[in-house]
Amino acid sequence: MTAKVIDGNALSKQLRAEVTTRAAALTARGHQPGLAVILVGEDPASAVYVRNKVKACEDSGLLSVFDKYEATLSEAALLARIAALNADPAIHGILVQMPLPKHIDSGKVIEAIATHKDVDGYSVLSAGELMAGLPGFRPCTPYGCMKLIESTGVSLKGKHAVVIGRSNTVGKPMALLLLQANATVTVCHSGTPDLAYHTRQADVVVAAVGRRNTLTGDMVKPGAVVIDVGINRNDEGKLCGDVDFASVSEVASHLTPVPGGVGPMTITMLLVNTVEAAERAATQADA
Ligand SMILES: Nc1nc2c(c(=O)[nH]1)N[C@@H](CN(C=O)c1ccc(C(=O)N[C@@H](CCC(=O)O)C(=O)O)cc1)CN2
Repeated sequence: MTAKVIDGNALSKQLRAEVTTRAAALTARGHQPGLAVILVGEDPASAVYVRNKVKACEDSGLLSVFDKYEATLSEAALLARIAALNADPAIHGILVQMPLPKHIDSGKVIEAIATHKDVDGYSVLSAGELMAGLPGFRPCTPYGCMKLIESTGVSLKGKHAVVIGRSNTVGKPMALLLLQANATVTVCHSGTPDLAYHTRQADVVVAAVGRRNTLTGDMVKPGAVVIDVGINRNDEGKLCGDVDFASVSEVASHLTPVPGGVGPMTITMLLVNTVEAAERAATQADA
């Protein structure tokens, strides 16, 4: 079997066209969606992601406000800026690019963002809403993974999904989203003694550990759907995921590439969440 490659760029293009239409409708009603993007420090990868987020906003007709700060910015100054953005009616979503410099408590910063503007879905309240199945903002990467799985046409109902990784931003919310879609979910992590035992039983595997070659072809059930969240570099410095693409593509039915899989979807779901936030605000304002 040679797996079908799930094209995150193509799916993103489709979803961003829908975002553009929704944004235009809001703008026509006097409610242009607005996203504030905050970058602190000089991390080169973060600079690329943030640039791509700002460009994606512009391409889809969203207002973007980009604040770039030196790595020496104080936590108090960042919290004050977030308070101002919370109060700004032109801003519907606030995103603080992670990671932050070590002297800033990222938990404190995330919790400072108003829940109705938490388009990253990172706050404790957003996590609680997801846990309870309430409407709220889903973290962009796992939300994008769900859209990628949905695009294969493979139903999750009654399927066994294995998530590798238990981070608050990807692994845990991913498991909850899969549960909501009626999959039976196993979460594996660095303390799981026999990872392959679990992944060999999985109809769907989501790999989100940040270590290349975590999942190889011999660890995958024939016909499984495999989603690769990892962003790593190989020995030649080339971008690669957590999945050994060559061997897994011989066994899986569908597989996401790195680059071109989950990454672009992370940015797309940020736009989706921002437009959703603006629609909610517009409904309230017009009531
Ligand atoms: N506040 C946030 N911080 C971070 C998030 C996040 O969702 N919110 N996620 C990651 C980084 N990230 C978005 O910010 C992100 C990572 C990767 C990509 C992407 O498009 N990757 C491309 C390859 C890009 C390259 O060539 O380097 C791909 O996979 O095709 C987008 C967004 C951590 N921080």
